Amino acid sequence: MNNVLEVKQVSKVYDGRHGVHQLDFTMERGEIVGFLGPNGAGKTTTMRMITGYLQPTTGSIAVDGQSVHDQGRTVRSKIGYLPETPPLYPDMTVQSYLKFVANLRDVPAREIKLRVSEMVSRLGLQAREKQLVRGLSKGYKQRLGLAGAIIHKPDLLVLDEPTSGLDPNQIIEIRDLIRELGENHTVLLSTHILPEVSTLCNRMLIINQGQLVLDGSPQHFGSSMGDQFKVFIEVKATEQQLHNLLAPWEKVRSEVIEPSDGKSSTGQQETVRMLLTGESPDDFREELFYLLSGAGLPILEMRKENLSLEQIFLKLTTTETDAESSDVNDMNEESAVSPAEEESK
Ligand SMILES: Nc1ncnc2c1ncn2[C@@H]1O[C@H](COP(=O)(O)OP(=O)(O)OP(=O)(O)O)[C@@H](O)[C@H]1O
Repeated sequence: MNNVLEVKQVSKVYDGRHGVHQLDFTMERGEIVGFLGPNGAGKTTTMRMITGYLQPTTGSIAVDGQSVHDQGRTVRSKIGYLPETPPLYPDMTVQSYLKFVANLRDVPAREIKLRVSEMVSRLGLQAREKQLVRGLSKGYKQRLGLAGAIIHKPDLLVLDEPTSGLDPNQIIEIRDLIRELGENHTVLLSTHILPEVSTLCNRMLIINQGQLVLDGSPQHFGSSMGDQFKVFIEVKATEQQLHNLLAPWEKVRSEVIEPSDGKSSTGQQETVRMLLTGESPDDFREELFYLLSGAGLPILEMRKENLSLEQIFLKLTTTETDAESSDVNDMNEESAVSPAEEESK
């Protein structure tokens, strides 16, 4: 069995209301899983139950096959937890804080010194070892929180919104660190930021109103969740030729997205760029290929249009009435950062 985490039919009831309802998922060794959901969806509740800080009302959770409830102490030694606000002590130095956490997490006394210096260099804290925690920037506090979360070499790392409140540069640094940590740990990471999931995670779980509404890879869902199949094409043809060919095709609607102006970007002949939308999710690319090639119209480009993560998220977590609410905008407020991040890669 290669499951690091097993969450079985877990519910948490607060004051007669479900904070989390019949949650069921497993995580395999080596996965980096993004845990997404709007405010109040149940992310923190789930993470607190996994880490043993909160007791499920019903259901069971096991880490490496051991019950969080029955073997709490053993299981906690297998988990590294970074809560949204790491519990740092402002009057300790970086070094003394790490020693303190190492003791707390039962790192053998003879290994503590080495483990602390390992964490200091791994998390880039060298220049700040003797500094008081209160004087650290938010980004360095987060590094220190991460160092404390992995100092006992846990199998499973649970990170609650690790980049929340950081500035764009700090976000990039912390993400790089998480990516590195993901090479040796299994990571469950909650976030409000959708691009974070596509850059860091190979799987995402979306939770809404306490229930799991999606489990799979971000890429896979982008391509399979649409109600309609959409294809972008660029064809060497005139608009009139394409209209004559495509207008009778009842199951596909076509729309020119860059009207031909009689000139060509590539050569002598005109090219037309179109978006074709099928009335169902069925793939019509092969039919389209034969239709165009049969008419002697060369396809310069053909590409399936995927749903963006934002569209998936909206689809799964909003109802008709609140579809225009701004939650998803909050989730993208960091998108201005993405180009910088791209550049920095
Ligand atoms: N201690 C508590 N007592 C009562 N209700 C609670 C408590 N903690 C959480 N809840 C409720 O349980 C639900 C899930 O909350 P939770 O904090 O787990 O959501 P979340 O997804 O982490 O949200 P956020 O993104 O805002 O942190 C919410 O409706 C919340 O109001």
